Amino acid sequence: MTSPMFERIALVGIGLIGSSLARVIRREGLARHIAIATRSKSTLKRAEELGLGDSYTTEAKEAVRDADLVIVSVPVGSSGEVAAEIAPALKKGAILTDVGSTKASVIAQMQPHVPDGVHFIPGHPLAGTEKSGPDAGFADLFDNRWCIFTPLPGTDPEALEKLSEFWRRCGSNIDTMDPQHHDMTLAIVSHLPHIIAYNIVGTADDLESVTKTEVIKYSASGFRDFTRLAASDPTMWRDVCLHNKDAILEMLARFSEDLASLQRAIRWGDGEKLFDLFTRTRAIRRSIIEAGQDIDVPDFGRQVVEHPGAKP
Ligand SMILES: NC(=O)C1=CN([C@@H]2O[C@H](COP(=O)(O)OP(=O)(O)OC[C@H]3O[C@@H](n4cnc5c(N)ncnc54)[C@H](O)[C@@H]3O)[C@@H](O)[C@H]2O)C=CC1
Ligand SMILES: O=C(O)C(=O)Cc1ccc(O)cc1
Repeated sequence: MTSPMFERIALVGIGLIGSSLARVIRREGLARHIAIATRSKSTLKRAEELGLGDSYTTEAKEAVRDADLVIVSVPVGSSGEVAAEIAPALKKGAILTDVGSTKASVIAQMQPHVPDGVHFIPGHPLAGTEKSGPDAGFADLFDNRWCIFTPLPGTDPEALEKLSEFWRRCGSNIDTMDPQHHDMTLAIVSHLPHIIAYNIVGTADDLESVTKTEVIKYSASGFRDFTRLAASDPTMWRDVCLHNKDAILEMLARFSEDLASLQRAIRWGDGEKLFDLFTRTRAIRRSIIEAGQDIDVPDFGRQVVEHPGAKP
């Protein structure tokens, strides 16, 4: 067996993402020791029952002591308090990273606490589901998905390469970009779809009770797709909305304008406009399929669609 990439990896937060990491780290032999920390005793107990790590603690600073790689996988609004808690215990030369869905805010919260000699490299695996908690994770989650880094100026290239290699061995493809670009891009491809889903399901929920029963009974697959996204973790998505506020508001403004224009086309019977838009959007779907990126996460179980040759 090849020697592990890291002697000790500390996972702070052991929900969907942390537990998926624990599973793939174990499967690929990427660490000699997996130290798990989470705030809630019941979550920690469950992680232990599942055998996700080698040591378990509710004290994040205990887990990160002597760790060569520390991965923070908590809701983005908790990044700052976690960084403050672990900072004094971080080893010189350690790599500190995160998996948060927003980047500028996470950097602003964490960076002030990072001691000299620790390599802080913010990251975001574009892989997930609507589920949360340690039972929801699975080792294949990151397979053929992007992991984006938003390195800070002056980042040690060796540390960046080591972290990139770690994520490649977890199955991911790597990209780097600046945090503002990340937040704007993710606002449209990830954050808005979730907000729209929460909104449409909320609208259905506000309907009169007879209609609401029918919404559930006759829910067509389009509506059901929205309910999957709208079942995503409320804490996580509250934090995403609050911590990527500017980019989300910018995208929502554009979205609302376009929706108003669509509404107008329907009102005035402008079939040509509707047909042109629907033709344009259909082409986007085709491009996604051609790029091998249509990894569907249908409700009621996962079905990963394989695309031969999809890796770049
Ligand atoms: N769920 C998804 O599909 C994806 C989530 N992300 C990001 O990953 C991060 C984690 O998300 P999930 O694993 O889905 O959430 P989750 O809700 O499944 O797990 C969160 C974990 O953090 C722990 N936690 C919360 N506050 C803490 C604190 N102050 N100290 C220590 N532990 C704390 C919880 O006990 C739990 O173990 C979030 O920042 C999210 O934006 C990134 C990609 C995909
Ligand atoms: O469940 C889905 O469809 C997702 O889009 C999962 C997801 C949620 C948040 C992220 O930052 C990245 C991926």
